[in-house]
Amino acid sequence: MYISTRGAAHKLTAAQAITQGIAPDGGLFVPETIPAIDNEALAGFVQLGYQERAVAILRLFLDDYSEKELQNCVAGAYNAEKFSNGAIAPITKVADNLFALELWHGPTSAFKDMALQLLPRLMSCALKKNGESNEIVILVATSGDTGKAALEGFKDVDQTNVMVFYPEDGVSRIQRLQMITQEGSNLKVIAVKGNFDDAQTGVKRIFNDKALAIEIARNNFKFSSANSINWGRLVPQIIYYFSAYADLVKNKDITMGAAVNFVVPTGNFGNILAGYYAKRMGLPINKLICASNSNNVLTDFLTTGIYDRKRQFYKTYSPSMDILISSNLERLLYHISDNSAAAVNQWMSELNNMGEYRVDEKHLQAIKEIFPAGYVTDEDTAATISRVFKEHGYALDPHTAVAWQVAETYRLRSGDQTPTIIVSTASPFKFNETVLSALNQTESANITDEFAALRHLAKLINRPVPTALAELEQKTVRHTAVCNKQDMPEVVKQALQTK
Ligand SMILES: N[C@@H](CCOP(=O)(O)O)C(=O)O
Repeated sequence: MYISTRGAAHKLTAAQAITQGIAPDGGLFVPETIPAIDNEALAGFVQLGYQERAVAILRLFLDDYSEKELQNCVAGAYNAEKFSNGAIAPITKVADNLFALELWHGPTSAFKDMALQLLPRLMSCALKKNGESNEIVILVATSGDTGKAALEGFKDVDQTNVMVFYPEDGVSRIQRLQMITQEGSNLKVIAVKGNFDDAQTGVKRIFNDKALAIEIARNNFKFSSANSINWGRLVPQIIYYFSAYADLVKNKDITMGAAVNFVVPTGNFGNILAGYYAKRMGLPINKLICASNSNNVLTDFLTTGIYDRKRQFYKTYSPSMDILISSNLERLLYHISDNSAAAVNQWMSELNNMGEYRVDEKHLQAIKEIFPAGYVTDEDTAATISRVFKEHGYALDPHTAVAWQVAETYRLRSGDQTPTIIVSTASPFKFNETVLSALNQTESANITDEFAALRHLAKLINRPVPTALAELEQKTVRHTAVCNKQDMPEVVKQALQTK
């Protein structure tokens, strides 16, 4: 069963928690108990493919779904039509004891596909199970990747409508193009005059607006989320931690039972939190290293215990991580405080009212034990892209470059030589401008526009341009709406009235 981190909501089944998205008390749903995986089951993963590994993890959390339902959802999500690499989430050895877990072979070239190809299927199944007759209105705040992946995953899915809010000037050119050209009869994309935090706060306000919920219910609509605040977004992300481990054993890079580190570039703390659940379940993870850009609110929190969002917001080369309010930290705080909803309420109310909170020394030590952290400036991000390409012939996107640099700094500082997996969250093509400039390629006469840039990068790094990105050149722009952050509720209301 699923309970809220704030303690005041009813217990729900997984299907109910997935449909609701966020708890009515403003908290996030978490599993009442975290299931364990024994060594034998883990050893069994080595011979399994990604789909079977996925079902094995999902059945532990989604125990109200039948085996057949899970198999169907997984088969529809992770297949050769959707993913350009047969392994789905392949792992590449880039240097000694250093591996990249490539999560960007899906339809939108970012790790969000790993969850957002599955969530719509879990959601549709949940709607049937719950006998839900309302249309679900999925509100999404995005700093670039979640939005496109949600649009692609939910496009034309029955009984669902998606509204994506992105920061007008806060995403890469390709990310923007991907969203504004999106086809599908149930989708809306709106640029917000503000940053990602404004969009996310706006969406959360709408979720907590009881009067609005009643108003839309009259027309048979109900809100939900496709951000990682929804448990159905988070649980699929646990799978790839197990899968990566099993692949390292299979390739004889480690022996079964050996510890590994993961380095995760993260802004909303969802990706790294999925790794935390994997660790709690029994996956031999030594450290989960949290990598940030100059919006280093997480680095500061994980090293000092003070979460202070009252700071300058930077637009960086890694825009998907340009975030100062990390939603999923709430789930970590709940687990670290031995499931204390009272403590979480206190911290979250301080964050809302004062813009900061501080955890005590005991909690800080528990957090530090698992989560070393570091951050990287844009200058160093570009230098890392360049250096890694020169030394290893491997092209990193800026988010993965942040993780790479944090991994190297951590190794030097700590002397920890545990085999390390860098969670590679996006294809370099999605951020071609930054990557080409880091590789000193922007002067080339051939680079006349975005698509020439994609082709130039393809030649340079010897990889094909992902088909869906190349096809953007022929697409029509369909979404041009822009709104002020305070007008988001009105935009939602109007969109639902015209349906
Ligand atoms: N980095 C994200 C921001 C939203 O995070 P999510 O994991 O909660 O969906 C993005 O690219 O949109």
